[in-house]
Amino acid sequence: MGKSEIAVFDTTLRDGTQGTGINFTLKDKLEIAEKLDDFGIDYIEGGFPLASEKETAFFKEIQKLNLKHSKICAFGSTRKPGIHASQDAHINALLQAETPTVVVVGKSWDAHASEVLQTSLDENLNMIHDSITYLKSEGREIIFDLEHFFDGYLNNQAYALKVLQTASDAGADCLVLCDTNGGTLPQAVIVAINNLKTRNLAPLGVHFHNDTATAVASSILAVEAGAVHVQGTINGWGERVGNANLCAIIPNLILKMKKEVYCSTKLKDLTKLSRFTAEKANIIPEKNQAYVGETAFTHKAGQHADVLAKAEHLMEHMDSSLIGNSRKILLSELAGKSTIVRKLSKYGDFDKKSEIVSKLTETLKKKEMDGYEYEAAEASFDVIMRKALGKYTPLFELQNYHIESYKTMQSKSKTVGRLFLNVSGVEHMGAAVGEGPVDTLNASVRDALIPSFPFLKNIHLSDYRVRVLNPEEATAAKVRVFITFTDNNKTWDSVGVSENIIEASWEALLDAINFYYNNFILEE
Ligand SMILES: CC(=O)SCCNC(=O)CCNC(=O)[C@H](O)C(C)(C)COP(=O)(O)OP(=O)(O)OC[C@H]1O[C@@H](n2cnc3c(N)ncnc32)[C@H](O)[C@@H]1OP(=O)(O)O
Ligand SMILES: CC(=O)C(=O)O
Repeated sequence: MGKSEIAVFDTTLRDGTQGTGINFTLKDKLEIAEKLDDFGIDYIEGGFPLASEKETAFFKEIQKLNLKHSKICAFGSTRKPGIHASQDAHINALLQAETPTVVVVGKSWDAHASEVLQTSLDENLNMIHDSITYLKSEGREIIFDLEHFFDGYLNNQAYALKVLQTASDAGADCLVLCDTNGGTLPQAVIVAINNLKTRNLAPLGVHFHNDTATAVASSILAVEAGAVHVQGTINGWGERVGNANLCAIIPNLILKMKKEVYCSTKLKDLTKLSRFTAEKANIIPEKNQAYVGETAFTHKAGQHADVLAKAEHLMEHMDSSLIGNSRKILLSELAGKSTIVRKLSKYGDFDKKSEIVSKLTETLKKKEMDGYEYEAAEASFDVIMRKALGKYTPLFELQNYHIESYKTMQSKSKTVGRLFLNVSGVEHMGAAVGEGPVDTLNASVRDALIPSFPFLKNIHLSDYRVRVLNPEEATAAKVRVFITFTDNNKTWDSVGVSENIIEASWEALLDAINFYYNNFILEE
C-alpha cells in the first residue's frame, strides 16, 4: 500500500444512503465496509448511530471484522442547546459506537443556528466547542463537518470563520468544509479555501454535493488549494443528486495529480468496487460514469476505432486496465472498416483493403438502415460474419412453424405452437403451450431438439425487448426485437426485425441459438 498524502473518506454508508433508492441491509453494510477496507480507503463513515437500531448494530458488528486499514467513523450532531455534552443523546450515541474516529456535524451558517437550531450564535459556538472537547477527552479523533460552510462563508464570512476557529481551538483533528446544498461553483470554493491559508487552523477537508454537477471538480481543486482530506461516495450516490464521486476523485488524485494516496496500489480494483457496491444497492450502475462506467472506454465512431487500430494511446485518456475497466468497440451505422477488421480479428488477419471487410461494412450499414441495431446484439453480427466467411453451420433449418393464441372468458390467453425442423435431412417435430408466441417458439425448438442436442438444456432466454421502429405505421409498423441468452456464465444478445413480431422474434432466436452452437459447441 502507498503512503497517504491525501486522506480518502468514504461516506457511502452514511450520506450515500441519504440518496433516493439507496438502502443497505446490515449485512450489505458490513460487506461494503470490508471491500472499502480491502481497497485501502482511509476512513469509512459507517452511519448515524442514533438513527436506527440497524445503524447501532453496524458499529457493534464491524468491531468483529478486524479491518486492515480503514478507520470506522460514527457520525452525529453537536450537542443540543442548553445542555452539557455528556447529557446529549447524539454525543452519547457517538461514544457508544466505540469508533476510534467520530464525525461531528455543526452549523457554520449563522441563519441555520438561529432559524433551525433556534439558538443564539454564541450558543452554537459553545455547542461546537463543548461537543469537540468532550469527545476529545474521551480519546476520539474528531473530524468536524462544517455543514453549509460555503453558504455561510458567503452570507456571514466573519461567523463562518469563527466557527472554523472554534472547532480548531477545541481540538478537532480535521475541519471539513461542506457544501451541503451543493450550489457552490468551483471558483467560489477556491476563493474561500485560499482565504483560509493564512489562518492557524487544523488541517482542512472537503465534502461536496453534486447539485451543480461540479462536486468532483470542486474536490480536486480544493486538494490543489491545500485540502488534505476529501470526502465522497462510491458511484456518487447521496442526498438529492448525490455526493462527489470517489470513483472519479480517486483516479484523478492518483493518476492525474500524482498525489500519494494510500489506496493507490489497489487502484485496479476500483471498477470492481463500484460494481460490487451497485449490486449491493440493487442499482444498475450508470453506464456513462467516468472511469468505472461500462462505456467509459467504449468507442462507437468508425474514425475513433481507426485511431485505436493505428495508435491506441491517441484515442484514450488513460489505460483502462489501471482502474480495472476495459475497452469496447461498438458495431453500428457509425462504424467504418477498422471496426469490422477488429471484429473479424477472432477469425484471422484481415485489413481494410480485404474485400470481405468492405462487404461486411456495407452489410452492416444496410442492415442498420433496415432497422437492425448491432451495438447491443453482437451475436447476430457474428452470425453474419461467419456466413460471409463460410464458417457458419446452422443447427437446423426451419420447415414451418404454426402458432395460435387462444383466450376464453374463463382463462387468460395461452399460445399453442408446433414446428417442424430439418437437422441434416432428418425431420424433428416440437410442440409447446406457452404464455406468448416467443415463449412458445422457444419451448417448441427445445422440445424438438433437446433429445438430440442436450446442450440446449443449458442455455436459456434471459431477456426480451421490443421496440416499434415506425409507430406512424400503426399495426403495420416494423418492430425490432432484442433477445438475451445465457448459459448462466456468459450472456449474448441477438436482434431480429420484421413487420411481424413473431418473425422478428424467430430471427433473433435463431441467431442466439446458432451463435452459441457455432462458437461454443462446434468449436469446443
Ligand atoms: C448535512 C447532513 O447530511 S446531516 C445528516 C443528516 N442525516 C439524517 O438526518 C439521517 C438520520 N436522522 C435521523 O434518524 C433523525 O433525524 C435523528 C434521529 C437524527 C433526529 O430525529 P428527531 O430527534 O426526531 O429530530 P428531527 O429529525 O425531526 O429534527 C432534527 C433535530 O436535530 C437538530 N439539529 C440539526 N443539526 C444539529 C446540530 N448540528 N447540532 C445540534 N442539533 C442539530 C435540529 O435542530 C432538530 O432539533 P429539534 O427537534 O430540537 O428541533
Ligand atoms: C455533513 C454533510 O453531509 C453535509 O454537510 O452535506
